[in-house]
Amino acid sequence: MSLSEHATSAMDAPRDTVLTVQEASVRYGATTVLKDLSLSLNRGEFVCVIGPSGSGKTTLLRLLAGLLTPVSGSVDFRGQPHRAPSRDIAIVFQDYTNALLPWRDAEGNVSLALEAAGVPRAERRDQIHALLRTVGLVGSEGKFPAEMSGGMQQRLQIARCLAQKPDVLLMDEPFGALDAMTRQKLQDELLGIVAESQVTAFFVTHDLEEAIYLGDRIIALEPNPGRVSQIFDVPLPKPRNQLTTREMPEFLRLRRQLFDFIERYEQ
Ligand SMILES: Nc1ncnc2c1ncn2[C@@H]1O[C@H](COP(=O)(O)OP(=O)(O)OP(=O)(O)O)[C@@H](O)[C@H]1O
Repeated sequence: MSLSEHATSAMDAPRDTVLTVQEASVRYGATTVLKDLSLSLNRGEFVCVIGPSGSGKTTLLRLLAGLLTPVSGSVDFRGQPHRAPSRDIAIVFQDYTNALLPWRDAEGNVSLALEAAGVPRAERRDQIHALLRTVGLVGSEGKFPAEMSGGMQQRLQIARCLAQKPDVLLMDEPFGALDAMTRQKLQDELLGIVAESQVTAFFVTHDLEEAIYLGDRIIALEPNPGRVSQIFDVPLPKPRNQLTTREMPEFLRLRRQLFDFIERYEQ
């Protein structure tokens, strides 16, 4: 699908569209960081965002989170103007250390989100255990963040976000600080979670292969000012496999296209 067709579909707002950005511009002081950006995210879709440093990836995520207001254009969430953070949109940060409460164990960290949602105490325990099972943390319920590896802490942060039962999961380089093996394991777990929960995933990454492996679509931002340069559809079959998917001709073709795109900005 071409960029113009995507822009059109954002304007038409099909029924399963969860978040729609229309011609939005964002400024920090006198600097325009995002300009006339249009984008739509559909229910259950996995959208990755790539682009050179400073192209506005995090700013776009903050706009979708309702943490920023555009100076022009609009953002709609489930068909309504989106002007403030919502419990139905959860954010997973790269820096899991600061995202977790160090004085609460794994159970306690997940419980926090359930407490905030008003889930009665009697129901919390079962939900906490189900969430910890989903992210592969059975047996670590009583561990404190400082007693967990980076991968485990990031799993816990994801569990806490899932406890909100969000419609949208915004992720800002969530696996950037993890080693390669842990990263691949978490990529597969995340794909499983998104497929099962039908949450809409929006995933910022510097890792072009990660974007292809995870995404249904990849949005490439270009800088000065930040705007959508290209949208790549990823027609790779699911479930994906760390070995076979990465060897597919389509994967390699997209990899080449994304590297060619990013190389333009790396002189
Ligand atoms: N709070 C802020 N005040 C002023 N300028 C900002 C602020 N946050 C970001 N910027 C600027 O906005 C532009 C886009 O920043 P942003 O962090 O969204 O880019 P990015 O693509 O996520 O970058 P990176 O890949 O390096 O994380 C950059 O030029 C940055 O310097």
